[in-house]
Amino acid sequence: MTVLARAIEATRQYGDVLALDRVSLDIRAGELVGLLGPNGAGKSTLINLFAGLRRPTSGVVELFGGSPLDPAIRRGIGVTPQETGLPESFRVGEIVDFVSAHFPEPVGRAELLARFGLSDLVKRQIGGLSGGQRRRLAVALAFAGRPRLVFLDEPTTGLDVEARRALWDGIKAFHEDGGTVLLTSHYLEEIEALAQRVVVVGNGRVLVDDTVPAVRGMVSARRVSLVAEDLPELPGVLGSERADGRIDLVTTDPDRLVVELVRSRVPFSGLEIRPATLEEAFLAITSKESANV
Ligand SMILES: Nc1ncnc2c1ncn2[C@@H]1O[C@H](COP(=O)(O)OP(=O)(O)OP(=O)(O)O)[C@@H](O)[C@H]1O
Repeated sequence: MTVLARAIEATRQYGDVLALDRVSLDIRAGELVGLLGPNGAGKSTLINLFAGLRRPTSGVVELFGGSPLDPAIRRGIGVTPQETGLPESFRVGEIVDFVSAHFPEPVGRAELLARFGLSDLVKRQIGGLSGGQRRRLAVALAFAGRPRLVFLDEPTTGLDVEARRALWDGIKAFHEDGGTVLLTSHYLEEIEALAQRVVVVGNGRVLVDDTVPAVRGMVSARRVSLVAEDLPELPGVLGSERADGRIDLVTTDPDRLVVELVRSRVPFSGLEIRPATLEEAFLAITSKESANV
Protein backbone atom coordinates (compact mmCIF):
# COMPACT_ATOMS: atom_id res chain seq x y z
CA MET A 1 0.00 0.00 0.00
CA THR A 2 1.25 3.51 -0.78
CA VAL A 3 3.02 5.20 2.10
CA LEU A 4 1.81 8.79 2.41
CA ALA A 5 3.88 9.86 5.40
CA ARG A 6 7.04 8.29 6.74
CA ALA A 7 9.38 8.94 9.64
CA ILE A 8 12.71 7.15 9.71
CA GLU A 9 14.64 7.34 12.97
CA ALA A 10 13.26 10.84 13.47
CA THR A 11 14.57 12.66 16.53
CA ARG A 12 13.52 16.11 17.68
CA GLN A 13 15.18 17.99 20.47
CA TYR A 14 14.11 21.29 22.03
CA GLY A 15 17.20 22.39 23.93
CA ASP A 16 17.71 19.69 26.54
CA VAL A 17 14.29 18.12 25.97
CA LEU A 18 14.24 15.04 23.78
CA ALA A 19 10.68 15.30 22.45
CA LEU A 20 11.06 12.48 19.89
CA ASP A 21 13.63 9.75 20.11
CA ARG A 22 14.39 7.84 16.87
CA VAL A 23 10.77 7.37 15.80
CA SER A 24 10.08 5.30 12.69
CA LEU A 25 6.53 5.17 11.41
CA ASP A 26 4.66 4.73 8.12
CA ILE A 27 1.18 6.10 7.48
CA ARG A 28 -0.32 4.26 4.50
CA ALA A 29 -3.06 5.42 2.13
CA GLY A 30 -6.53 4.76 3.47
CA GLU A 31 -5.50 4.27 7.09
CA LEU A 32 -7.04 5.99 10.08
CA VAL A 33 -4.30 5.90 12.68
CA GLY A 34 -4.69 6.93 16.30
CA LEU A 35 -1.66 8.34 18.06
CA LEU A 36 -2.12 7.76 21.74
CA GLY A 37 0.02 8.97 24.60
CA PRO A 38 0.08 10.96 27.81
CA ASN A 39 0.92 14.67 28.06
CA GLY A 40 4.37 15.43 26.75
CA ALA A 41 4.77 12.07 24.97
CA GLY A 42 5.72 13.72 21.68
CA LYS A 43 2.45 13.43 19.72
CA SER A 44 2.22 17.08 18.66
CA THR A 45 5.90 17.14 17.81
CA LEU A 46 5.45 14.20 15.45
CA ILE A 47 2.48 15.88 13.75
CA ASN A 48 4.49 19.08 13.46
CA LEU A 49 7.30 17.20 11.71
CA PHE A 50 4.90 15.54 9.25
CA ALA A 51 3.13 18.84 8.60
CA GLY A 52 6.42 20.63 7.92
CA LEU A 53 6.02 22.98 10.89
CA ARG A 54 9.22 21.69 12.50
CA ARG A 55 12.30 19.95 11.18
CA PRO A 56 13.71 16.80 12.75
CA THR A 57 16.99 17.29 14.63
CA SER A 58 18.13 14.06 12.99
CA GLY A 59 16.52 11.33 10.89
CA VAL A 60 14.19 11.69 7.93
CA VAL A 61 10.55 12.71 7.59
CA GLU A 62 8.76 12.34 4.25
CA LEU A 63 5.37 13.40 3.00
CA PHE A 64 4.02 11.91 -0.26
CA GLY A 65 7.57 10.78 -0.96
CA GLY A 66 8.93 14.35 -0.76
CA SER A 67 9.80 16.91 1.87
CA PRO A 68 7.13 18.25 4.24
CA LEU A 69 8.90 21.61 3.94
CA ASP A 70 7.83 21.89 0.28
CA PRO A 71 4.65 24.02 0.06
CA ALA A 72 3.47 22.20 -3.08
CA ILE A 73 3.68 18.89 -1.23
CA ARG A 74 1.97 20.34 1.83
CA ARG A 75 -1.04 21.33 -0.26
CA GLY A 76 -2.12 17.69 -0.12
CA ILE A 77 -2.57 17.72 3.65
CA GLY A 78 -5.03 19.22 6.10
CA VAL A 79 -4.01 20.03 9.66
CA THR A 80 -5.78 21.09 12.83
CA PRO A 81 -3.27 21.86 15.55
CA GLN A 82 -4.13 21.59 19.23
CA GLU A 83 -4.80 25.30 19.45
CA THR A 84 -6.10 27.46 16.65
CA GLY A 85 -6.82 31.17 16.45
CA LEU A 86 -9.53 32.05 13.95
CA PRO A 87 -10.33 35.69 13.16
CA GLU A 88 -13.21 36.73 15.43
CA SER A 89 -14.88 39.12 13.01
CA PHE A 90 -15.21 36.59 10.15
CA ARG A 91 -18.46 34.73 9.69
CA VAL A 92 -18.32 30.94 9.58
CA GLY A 93 -19.18 30.84 5.88
CA GLU A 94 -16.55 33.48 5.13
CA ILE A 95 -13.73 31.63 6.83
CA VAL A 96 -14.65 28.45 4.94
CA ASP A 97 -14.54 30.39 1.66
CA PHE A 98 -11.27 32.06 2.65
CA VAL A 99 -9.53 28.77 3.43
CA SER A 100 -11.09 27.03 0.42
CA ALA A 101 -9.74 29.71 -1.93
CA HIS A 102 -6.22 28.36 -1.30
CA PHE A 103 -7.03 25.02 -2.92
CA PRO A 104 -7.74 24.02 -6.54
CA GLU A 105 -10.72 21.74 -5.78
CA PRO A 106 -12.25 22.69 -2.45
CA VAL A 107 -15.15 20.76 -0.93
CA GLY A 108 -17.43 23.79 -0.92
CA ARG A 109 -19.03 25.67 1.92
CA ALA A 110 -22.41 23.93 2.20
CA GLU A 111 -21.04 20.41 1.96
CA LEU A 112 -18.19 20.99 4.40
CA LEU A 113 -20.42 22.57 7.03
CA ALA A 114 -23.04 19.84 6.64
CA ARG A 115 -20.43 17.12 7.08
CA PHE A 116 -19.47 18.52 10.46
CA GLY A 117 -22.96 19.49 11.65
CA LEU A 118 -22.21 23.22 11.35
CA SER A 119 -24.72 24.28 8.69
CA ASP A 120 -26.86 26.31 11.13
CA LEU A 121 -23.87 28.46 12.04
CA VAL A 122 -22.98 29.61 8.52
CA LYS A 123 -23.85 33.26 9.19
CA ARG A 124 -22.54 33.41 12.75
CA GLN A 125 -19.44 35.49 13.53
CA ILE A 126 -16.57 33.39 14.87
CA GLY A 127 -16.35 35.67 17.92
CA GLY A 128 -19.88 34.56 18.83
CA LEU A 129 -19.23 30.82 18.69
CA SER A 130 -18.87 28.65 21.76
CA GLY A 131 -15.53 26.98 22.43
CA GLY A 132 -16.87 23.66 21.15
CA GLN A 133 -18.28 25.20 17.97
CA ARG A 134 -14.95 26.90 17.26
CA ARG A 135 -13.15 23.62 17.73
CA ARG A 136 -15.48 21.84 15.30
CA LEU A 137 -15.02 24.61 12.77
CA ALA A 138 -11.22 24.45 13.14
CA VAL A 139 -11.31 20.70 12.50
CA ALA A 140 -13.71 21.07 9.55
CA LEU A 141 -11.32 23.56 7.93
CA ALA A 142 -8.62 20.87 7.76
CA PHE A 143 -10.86 19.09 5.23
CA ALA A 144 -11.70 22.13 3.10
CA GLY A 145 -9.11 21.50 0.38
CA ARG A 146 -9.96 17.79 -0.21
CA PRO A 147 -6.67 16.68 1.35
CA ARG A 148 -5.30 13.18 0.86
CA LEU A 149 -4.01 13.11 4.40
CA VAL A 150 -5.30 14.89 7.49
CA PHE A 151 -3.52 15.46 10.81
CA LEU A 152 -5.74 16.22 13.77
CA ASP A 153 -4.18 17.05 17.13
CA GLU A 154 -6.67 16.21 19.89
CA PRO A 155 -9.65 17.12 17.70
CA THR A 156 -12.36 16.56 20.30
CA THR A 157 -10.80 18.14 23.39
CA GLY A 158 -13.37 20.28 25.16
CA LEU A 159 -16.34 18.96 23.20
CA ASP A 160 -19.51 17.56 24.75
CA VAL A 161 -20.78 14.13 23.74
CA GLU A 162 -23.02 15.36 20.92
CA ALA A 163 -20.38 17.62 19.39
CA ARG A 164 -17.82 14.84 19.67
CA ARG A 165 -20.11 12.48 17.77
CA ALA A 166 -20.73 15.08 15.05
CA LEU A 167 -16.98 15.43 14.66
CA TRP A 168 -16.40 11.69 14.63
CA ASP A 169 -19.05 11.36 11.88
CA GLY A 170 -17.25 13.95 9.75
CA ILE A 171 -13.89 12.22 10.22
CA LYS A 172 -15.40 8.78 9.52
CA ALA A 173 -17.11 9.99 6.33
CA PHE A 174 -13.77 11.31 5.04
CA HIS A 175 -12.09 8.02 5.86
CA GLU A 176 -14.87 5.96 4.24
CA ASP A 177 -14.33 7.97 1.06
CA GLY A 178 -10.71 6.77 1.05
CA GLY A 179 -9.11 9.59 3.05
CA THR A 180 -6.16 9.01 5.37
CA VAL A 181 -6.08 10.39 8.90
CA LEU A 182 -3.60 10.59 11.75
CA LEU A 183 -5.19 11.85 14.94
CA THR A 184 -3.93 12.19 18.47
CA SER A 185 -5.87 11.50 21.59
CA HIS A 186 -5.45 10.77 25.28
CA TYR A 187 -8.39 8.38 25.13
CA LEU A 188 -8.28 4.86 23.80
CA GLU A 189 -12.11 4.99 23.65
CA GLU A 190 -11.89 7.78 21.10
CA ILE A 191 -9.35 5.95 19.00
CA GLU A 192 -11.42 2.79 19.33
CA ALA A 193 -14.44 4.64 17.91
CA LEU A 194 -12.53 5.73 14.82
CA ALA A 195 -9.29 3.90 14.10
CA GLN A 196 -8.14 0.39 13.36
CA ARG A 197 -4.51 1.03 14.13
CA VAL A 198 -3.13 2.63 17.25
CA VAL A 199 0.39 3.87 17.84
CA VAL A 200 1.21 4.41 21.49
CA VAL A 201 3.96 6.93 22.20
CA GLY A 202 5.61 7.64 25.52
CA ASN A 203 8.74 9.62 26.34
CA GLY A 204 9.29 10.38 22.66
CA ARG A 205 9.33 6.75 21.57
CA VAL A 206 6.89 4.43 19.83
CA LEU A 207 5.98 1.91 22.51
CA VAL A 208 3.34 -0.05 20.60
CA ASP A 209 2.05 -0.08 17.01
CA ASP A 210 -0.84 -2.50 16.73
CA THR A 211 -4.57 -2.98 16.27
CA VAL A 212 -6.99 -1.40 18.74
CA PRO A 213 -8.03 -4.77 20.27
CA ALA A 214 -4.38 -5.75 20.75
CA VAL A 215 -3.65 -2.50 22.58
CA ARG A 216 -6.82 -2.92 24.66
CA GLY A 217 -5.42 -6.26 25.79
CA MET A 218 -2.07 -4.74 26.65
CA VAL A 219 -3.41 -1.93 28.76
CA SER A 220 -4.89 -4.32 31.24
CA ALA A 221 -3.71 -2.44 34.31
CA ARG A 222 -6.12 -2.36 37.25
CA ARG A 223 -6.53 0.07 40.11
CA VAL A 224 -6.83 -1.60 43.50
CA SER A 225 -8.29 0.87 45.96
CA LEU A 226 -8.68 0.35 49.73
CA VAL A 227 -8.73 2.03 53.10
CA ALA A 228 -5.72 1.28 55.31
CA GLU A 229 -3.47 3.09 57.75
CA ASP A 230 -0.27 1.96 56.18
CA LEU A 231 0.82 -0.69 53.69
CA PRO A 232 3.95 -2.83 53.43
CA GLU A 233 5.90 -3.19 50.16
CA LEU A 234 3.65 -5.20 47.84
CA PRO A 235 4.73 -6.98 44.66
CA GLY A 236 3.73 -5.79 41.19
CA VAL A 237 2.69 -2.27 42.20
CA LEU A 238 3.37 0.13 39.31
CA GLY A 239 2.21 3.22 41.11
CA SER A 240 0.35 4.29 44.22
CA GLU A 241 -1.38 7.35 45.53
CA ARG A 242 -3.25 8.38 48.65
CA ALA A 243 -6.39 10.50 48.38
CA ASP A 244 -9.51 11.06 50.52
CA GLY A 245 -8.44 8.49 53.09
CA ARG A 246 -7.98 5.78 50.43
CA ILE A 247 -4.87 4.22 48.98
CA ASP A 248 -4.93 3.43 45.25
CA LEU A 249 -2.48 0.92 43.83
CA VAL A 250 -1.98 0.33 40.09
CA THR A 251 -1.04 -3.19 39.06
CA THR A 252 -1.31 -5.55 36.12
CA ASP A 253 -1.90 -8.48 38.49
CA PRO A 254 -4.64 -7.51 40.95
CA ASP A 255 -5.24 -11.14 42.08
CA ARG A 256 -1.69 -11.55 43.27
CA LEU A 257 -1.72 -8.13 44.90
CA VAL A 258 -4.82 -8.95 46.91
CA VAL A 259 -3.40 -12.34 47.96
CA GLU A 260 -0.22 -10.64 49.17
CA LEU A 261 -2.23 -7.96 50.91
CA VAL A 262 -4.19 -10.56 52.87
CA ARG A 263 -0.98 -12.45 53.65
CA SER A 264 0.62 -9.29 55.03
CA ARG A 265 -2.13 -9.24 57.74
CA VAL A 266 -2.40 -5.44 57.50
CA PRO A 267 -5.94 -4.38 58.41
CA PHE A 268 -7.83 -2.88 55.45
CA SER A 269 -11.40 -2.28 54.31
CA GLY A 270 -13.44 -1.03 51.34
CA LEU A 271 -11.52 -3.02 48.72
CA GLU A 272 -12.37 -2.03 45.12
CA ILE A 273 -10.77 -3.18 41.87
CA ARG A 274 -11.44 -1.34 38.65
CA PRO A 275 -9.74 -0.71 35.30
CA ALA A 276 -6.93 1.79 35.52
CA THR A 277 -7.06 4.96 33.47
CA LEU A 278 -5.14 4.96 30.24
CA GLU A 279 -2.49 7.16 31.82
CA GLU A 280 -1.94 4.51 34.46
CA ALA A 281 -1.89 1.80 31.82
CA PHE A 282 0.75 3.75 29.84
CA LEU A 283 2.86 3.70 32.94
CA ALA A 284 2.59 -0.08 32.89
CA ILE A 285 3.61 -0.28 29.20
CA THR A 286 6.44 2.21 29.70
CA SER A 287 7.85 0.39 32.68
CA LYS A 288 7.64 -2.95 30.83
CA GLU A 289 9.43 -1.30 27.93
CA SER A 290 12.25 0.08 30.06
CA ALA A 291 12.58 -3.31 31.76
CA ASN A 292 13.22 -4.83 28.30
CA VAL A 293 15.96 -2.36 27.36
N1 LIG B 1 8.61 24.53 21.37
C1 LIG B 1 9.04 23.78 22.38
N2 LIG B 1 10.08 24.17 23.15
C2 LIG B 1 10.53 23.41 24.16
N3 LIG B 1 10.02 22.20 24.49
C3 LIG B 1 9.00 21.76 23.75
C4 LIG B 1 8.45 22.52 22.66
N4 LIG B 1 7.44 21.79 22.12
C5 LIG B 1 7.35 20.67 22.84
N5 LIG B 1 8.29 20.64 23.81
C6 LIG B 1 8.50 19.54 24.76
O1 LIG B 1 8.62 18.33 24.03
C7 LIG B 1 7.96 17.27 24.71
C8 LIG B 1 6.90 16.67 23.80
O2 LIG B 1 5.86 17.63 23.62
P1 LIG B 1 4.61 17.39 22.68
O3 LIG B 1 3.83 18.67 22.67
O4 LIG B 1 5.05 16.86 21.38
O5 LIG B 1 3.82 16.26 23.49
P2 LIG B 1 2.31 15.76 23.32
O6 LIG B 1 2.37 14.27 23.34
O7 LIG B 1 1.68 16.39 22.14
O8 LIG B 1 1.67 16.30 24.65
P3 LIG B 1 0.13 16.76 24.96
O9 LIG B 1 -0.68 15.51 25.01
O10 LIG B 1 0.28 17.42 26.30
O11 LIG B 1 -0.26 17.69 23.87
C9 LIG B 1 7.41 17.87 26.00
O12 LIG B 1 8.36 17.62 27.02
C10 LIG B 1 7.33 19.35 25.70
O13 LIG B 1 7.46 20.12 26.86
